[in-house]
Amino acid sequence: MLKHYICLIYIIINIVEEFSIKFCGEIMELFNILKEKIKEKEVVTPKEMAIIDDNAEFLGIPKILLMENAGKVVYEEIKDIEAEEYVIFCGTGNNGGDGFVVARHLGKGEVVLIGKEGEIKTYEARENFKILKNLAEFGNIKIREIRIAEEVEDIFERLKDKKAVVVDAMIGTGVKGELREPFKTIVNKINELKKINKDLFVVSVDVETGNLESDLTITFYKRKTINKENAIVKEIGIPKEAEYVVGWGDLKALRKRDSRSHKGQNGKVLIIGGSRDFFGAPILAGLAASKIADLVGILSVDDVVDKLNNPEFIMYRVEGDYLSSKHVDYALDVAKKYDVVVLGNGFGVNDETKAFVNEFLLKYDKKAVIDADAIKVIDYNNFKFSENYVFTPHRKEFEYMNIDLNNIEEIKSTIVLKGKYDIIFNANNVKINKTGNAGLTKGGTGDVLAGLIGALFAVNDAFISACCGAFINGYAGDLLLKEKGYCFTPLDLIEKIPNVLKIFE
Ligand SMILES: NC(=O)C1=CN([C@@H]2O[C@H](COP(=O)(O)OP(=O)(O)OC[C@H]3O[C@@H](n4cnc5c(N)ncnc54)[C@H](O)[C@@H]3O)[C@@H](O)[C@H]2O)[C@@H](O)CC1
Ligand SMILES: [K+]
Repeated sequence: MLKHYICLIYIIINIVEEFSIKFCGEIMELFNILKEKIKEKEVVTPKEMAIIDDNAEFLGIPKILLMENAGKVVYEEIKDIEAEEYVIFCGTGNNGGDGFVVARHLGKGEVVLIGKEGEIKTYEARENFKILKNLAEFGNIKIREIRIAEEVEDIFERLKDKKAVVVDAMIGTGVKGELREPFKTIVNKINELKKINKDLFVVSVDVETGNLESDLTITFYKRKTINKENAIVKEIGIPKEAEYVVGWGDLKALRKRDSRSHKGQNGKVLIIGGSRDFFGAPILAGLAASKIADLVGILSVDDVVDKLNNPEFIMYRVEGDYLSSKHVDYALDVAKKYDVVVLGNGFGVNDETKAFVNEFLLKYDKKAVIDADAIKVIDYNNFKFSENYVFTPHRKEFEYMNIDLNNIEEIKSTIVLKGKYDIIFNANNVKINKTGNAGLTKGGTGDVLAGLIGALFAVNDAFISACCGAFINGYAGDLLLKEKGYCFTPLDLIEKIPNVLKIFE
């Protein structure tokens, strides 16, 4: 008997898998349509490039390989330049790492590390510095570690009247704020040198450091917003998928929790949800949000408020069985105290909730995550898809939204279409998230996702919050699948959120 029972379960799981593979086929079709409709970015910000770099690694491409390729393509560009001297200025980040690789391929010249070896930030840069030190003992590569610009006065003297190549591997996409010393003085010195020595050729790696007047910049994969006109783009082995797949690079780009912050600075989330029929949904969303946000409020009807005596939440009660028009003003007033509202979990679908959602959104002008029943009751005719909204539909809700993919530029809101793969898109971006498994189709996991995205959205922008929410939710589900098989609950999922954040912090 048991045997038959087990094989029956096996057959059912196969059917689900079969269906989901078929459905996933349609997901990939939709994904490809979106990739066509949403113009690919020609130019990326340094922050976007850092996410692409990290997600290339998430897809299995080691950074040290990319660094090797980067150094090689820069070397290829300068190897035929006639020069008596080569000076490679290197920072302590991966831009400097590229410089070490350039020096190795050149096989000659002076490497000036601006900082101490112990301050080199990453494994891949450290490894390349070690190789240089091994070579420096025997070959004609010289290495110098400096703290202040005066230590390279002799080099600037020498370069006054020499045919020379200067490589700027000081700072790349990791630049933050105004250029600090000693980089500032070094950049000014090189710019002055260029004025008196016409035989000085300055090459910047990836990005010009500060206002360095490089003769040539070789930038990797895509032009950066901060590149100068004369930058040329070179491939270094980063696949396009690194720009389309959600990975740990997105998580690394989230606003970091500020340890010195006081209550509320790390996000305040108001869950507006629940009804006489469903009281669990807003609680799941609230519990998920409270794993990340400082302050979580729940605005709901009597039944939910009476059932909930959880000290973690600030409760706001409205009379009645469902949210309705008469509650809109009060909800708008409470929402003023929060960064983001999560709307719809457990609302129920009826005229009352329909009236509440449409009237509330008409007057509410801040951030909102719109989930579940709220998605189902919005009147989408001439609906303004504000950039302040993140929608989290599953397939049927997505169909109900009836998004016109031919007018994708109108869709300023971010949409998370949940499925075997989640597709996250808006007018300017599209990404696909592969974390997660069939265990996540249970009721309640959508409420967890909505609360999670709400907490991230409180202090980050919509698209990265949606991508990271989908990734974290799915990854938590994957950890649970390993531990418990498919039988994990939404509460298990919520408890796993901190573990996922810890893995990728
Ligand atoms: N991440 C990757 O996968 C790859 C990165 N590559 C290179 O790595 C670079 C990015 O490396 P990182 O993210 O490590 O950062 P960077 O090496 O661009 O810069 C970070 C370093 O510069 C310092 N710095 C930042 N802003 C400064 C300022 N305003 N004044 C003074 N110092 C400042 C930082 O303290 C840090 O030491 C890219 O531009 C590219 O050249 C390449 O190796 C290709 C692969
Ligand atoms: K540079």
